[in-house]
Amino acid sequence: MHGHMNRVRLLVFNAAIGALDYKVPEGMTVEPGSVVLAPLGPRQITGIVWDEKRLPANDVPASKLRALVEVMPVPPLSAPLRRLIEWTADYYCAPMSAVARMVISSGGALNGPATMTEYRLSGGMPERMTPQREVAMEALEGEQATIRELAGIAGVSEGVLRGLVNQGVIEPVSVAIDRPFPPADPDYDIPELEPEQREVADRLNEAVKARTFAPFLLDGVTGSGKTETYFEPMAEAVRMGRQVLVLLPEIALTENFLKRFEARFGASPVLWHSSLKSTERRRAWRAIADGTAQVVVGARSALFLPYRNLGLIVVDEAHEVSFKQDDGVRYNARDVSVMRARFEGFPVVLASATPALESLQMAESGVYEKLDLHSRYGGAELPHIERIDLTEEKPGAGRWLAPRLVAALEDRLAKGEQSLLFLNRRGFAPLTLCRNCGFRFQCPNCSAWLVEHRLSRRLACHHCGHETQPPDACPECGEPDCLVACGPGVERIADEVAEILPEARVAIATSDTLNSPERAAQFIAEAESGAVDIIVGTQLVTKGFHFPELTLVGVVDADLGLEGGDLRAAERTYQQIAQVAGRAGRGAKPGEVFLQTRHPTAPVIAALADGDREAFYEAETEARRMVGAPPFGRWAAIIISSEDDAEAREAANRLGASRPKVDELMILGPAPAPLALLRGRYRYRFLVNARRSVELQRIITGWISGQNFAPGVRVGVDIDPYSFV
Ligand SMILES: Nc1ncnc2c1ncn2[C@@H]1O[C@H](COP(=O)(O)OP(=O)(O)OP(=O)(O)O)[C@@H](O)[C@H]1O
Ligand SMILES: [Zn+2]
Repeated sequence: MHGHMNRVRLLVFNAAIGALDYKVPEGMTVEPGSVVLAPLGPRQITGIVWDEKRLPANDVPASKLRALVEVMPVPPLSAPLRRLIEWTADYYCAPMSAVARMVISSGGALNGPATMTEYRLSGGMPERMTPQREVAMEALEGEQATIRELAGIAGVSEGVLRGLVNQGVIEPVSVAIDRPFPPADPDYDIPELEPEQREVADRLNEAVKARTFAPFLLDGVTGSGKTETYFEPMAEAVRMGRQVLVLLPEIALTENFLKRFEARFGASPVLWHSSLKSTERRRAWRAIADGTAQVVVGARSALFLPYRNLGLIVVDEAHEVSFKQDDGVRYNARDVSVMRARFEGFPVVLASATPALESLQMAESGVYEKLDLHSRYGGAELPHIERIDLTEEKPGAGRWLAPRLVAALEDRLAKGEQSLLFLNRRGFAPLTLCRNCGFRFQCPNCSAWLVEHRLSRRLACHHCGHETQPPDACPECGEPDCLVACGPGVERIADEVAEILPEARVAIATSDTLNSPERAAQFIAEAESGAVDIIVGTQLVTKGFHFPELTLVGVVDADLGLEGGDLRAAERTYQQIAQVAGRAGRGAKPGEVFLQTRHPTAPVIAALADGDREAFYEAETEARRMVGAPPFGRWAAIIISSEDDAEAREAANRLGASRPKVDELMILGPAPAPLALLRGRYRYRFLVNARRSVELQRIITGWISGQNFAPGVRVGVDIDPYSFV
């Protein structure tokens, strides 16, 4: 189709360099999408052969071109994937090279198959037996691993094992790093679906078989069995020999999902997330690229991998904010999933009990097909939600839980049932101040208060990670023992529970306490076994947990999310509370939910208490329509930052002075960003609001690229922002 290409254009992974042309040496074959090594000055760089017409570059005469060094032993990126890279770069105003780097996200994988050396017992005996050697040989029966791992298993030093290697008692074996993943069996254990689930699964199976683009919104109440239902089209895709991608919002906490996957498919899926070791990463990348990874379960970054043969994407908890990346390429994996499905021609399923308004709107306008699961699996009832008006039912002095909620906790404890208290604040207290002089502990790098973490005895900034030990005296006035904690975090609520119900077994569930898959698994196992009476947790516990004995949920501060006042505050509050409420009563016993609030008649709170989702979405849709917010209009944020405040301000003002004047496009700012100082950088912000008809990205790109910023100035563009700090 292409004939022999003797001149190629490369997309290289450095936005500052731009595209470069090269000569293809005699005997080398490349095609668009090939990943190649090319000389640049004294160095060699990796690049992707790109379609010339789609990537402008300086015109260099053929005689001046240098020759490519080699083609990397990986499949070329397909045309639809190249289109996706272009689309993502255009849509999110990001450099194509930055998007491409998310595709080539394992440097090691490019070098082709590799082996590593492992060791095992050879069956021979040492010339001289020592107690340590005896211990080691006994422990290593049937084991094969690296020397370091074997030393760990046997509990002896690596030196002891090296001695045994020298004597031929332990022998080296060469193993492929890229050994295949165990196959998923689509027919391993097919569940009996309820009629409603069956109908949805059949529709999705049909779409998988059709091999064409089809976007679905799977809207199912909490506990309706969305997972069991979308497992069916996944199985169908696997039967057809096609790959499946499941995106989850929080991959480190997916124990429950993995267990269910294994029960259904008889093997683990291929995992992809940021904490993979580099060998795991290259193994997964290569299996994804050669098509042998059948089912990949990953965080948002798994979306850009070079699947050879993708046939279905499922985005679970599709409303979750964590699908939006807030640095680098600021993309939304939910939306890019739909684009990928469109470019490659397969179905995509967005699953949620509380879909984003944008998604519902797409369903309403007929772009997405909506599939509903109206009732909980196994006849469980949705929980009953009640408000506690904190202005009338006051918690005791220095307390945060109202008497009615405390009574309910006591009641569940007496019955041996579980309760969950939800407060979206890590640590003990969000602010610490001096009673004597009013000094407040603030982060030196950010305009944010330091949060007290009493369990780990530190004051921490949740934005930059800065930490100090709480001092004994006020650093300002020197008064000893005068520091007071203001407001509650989960640790403080746990303390209060321990005071009121000393016999209760309390577990705190936050990203601080469940900071690894092992710890998360341990927490889930304990909660499932009934070793925990009361869980106190942040938004982490709203996601996907299924504890049948949990019958009470208390939302400690239902108003918290509304305080920030950003564009999606009401929607986020609704989603979070509906999700956490959805953890109650998933088994045989009915669930009860209390919302502590100072604004019981606020529309969000009222809609939650009345179980009237329609009312909430209707009001929210109207409010968005009025202000031209998504999905009716679009927002973009532009952040100008520098370590030097004057430099940042000057750059922002200059940009402001050259603002484009376009109909149906409004530019607010520059103004200091809500987090005016973040990680040591001063920040100024523009907010751009436009009608859908306006070519927002083209205007912003043109506006910014016309400027010459000082080297210390950074400009970040965020299209459809989720974070308004
Ligand atoms: N057809 C089925 N057969 C057996 N068990 C099922 C079936 N459908 C659902 N379940 C079980 O019901 C429980 C709830 O299902 P699941 O967690 O998938 O709900 P969900 O819709 O994802 O809820 P949420 O949105 O609240 O996370 C799980 O324990 C699941 O294993
Ligand atoms: Zn900070």
